[in-house]
Amino acid sequence: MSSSNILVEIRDLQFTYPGQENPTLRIPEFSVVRGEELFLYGPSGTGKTTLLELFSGVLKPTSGSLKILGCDFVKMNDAERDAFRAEHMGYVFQNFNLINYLTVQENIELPIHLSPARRARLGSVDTALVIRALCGNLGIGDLLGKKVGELSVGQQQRVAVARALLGKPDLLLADEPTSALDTDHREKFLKLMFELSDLYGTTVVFVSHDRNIEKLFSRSISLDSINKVV
Ligand SMILES: Nc1ncnc2c1ncn2[C@@H]1O[C@H](COP(=O)(O)OP(=O)(O)OP(=O)(O)O)[C@@H](O)[C@H]1O
Repeated sequence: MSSSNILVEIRDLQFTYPGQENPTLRIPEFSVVRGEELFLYGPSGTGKTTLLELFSGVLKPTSGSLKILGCDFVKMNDAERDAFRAEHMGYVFQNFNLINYLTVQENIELPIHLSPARRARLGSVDTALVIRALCGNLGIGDLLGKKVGELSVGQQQRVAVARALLGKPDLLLADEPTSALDTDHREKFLKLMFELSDLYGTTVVFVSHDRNIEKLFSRSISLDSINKVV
């Protein structure tokens, strides 16, 4: 496999929360391949969210190396990691992190206000048109002017995905965003998300403890199999 196919590369990574004696994660080697839809599973409390927060640069490895798009996160300062995240990543969390008093349109626009580089990825196309097309694909095209606080959980989830994918990020990080949905809606939602991530060339890393959905992903791996803490 050529190294240009690798989007995320971990070597000898260790992460210990401040004040803790033992590391939560010790991963000798792990890669995420460009374009894959990776399902990472494990029981509650094993470090899935911690790993996503390392991928997003919210947390910094205690030691070792974590490269994304060839850039070593460990060597960046906080401002550089924040800028890199805003430009290259989208994320959907369990509680969606949407702002209830803003409209759907305003919530989706947030990442491009935070990152001029992300705005530039949209090119010369009018942002409102891009958002309308994206939301049309996600079946929420008629909700753009509504306040997010007035939407159902399933609708909010689609808004979170639209926000995460606006500007075609390289990496979409998802932390159990389907846990509130029934099986049918979960599968429909994931298929829709993959259609768009395929279209945009966005790599997906999705963590969950619910293995019922793993068959929908291009690769599935247990965190325990790569995390060597004892
Ligand atoms: N800020 C923190 N300080 C100290 N320990 C923490 C902190 N956040 C998480 N932990 C601990 O790190 C371990 C991994 O937590 P993490 O949230 O990454 O697990 P998880 O696999 O995502 O769990 P869940 O499936 O319940 O979301 C847990 O033992 C947790 O208690």
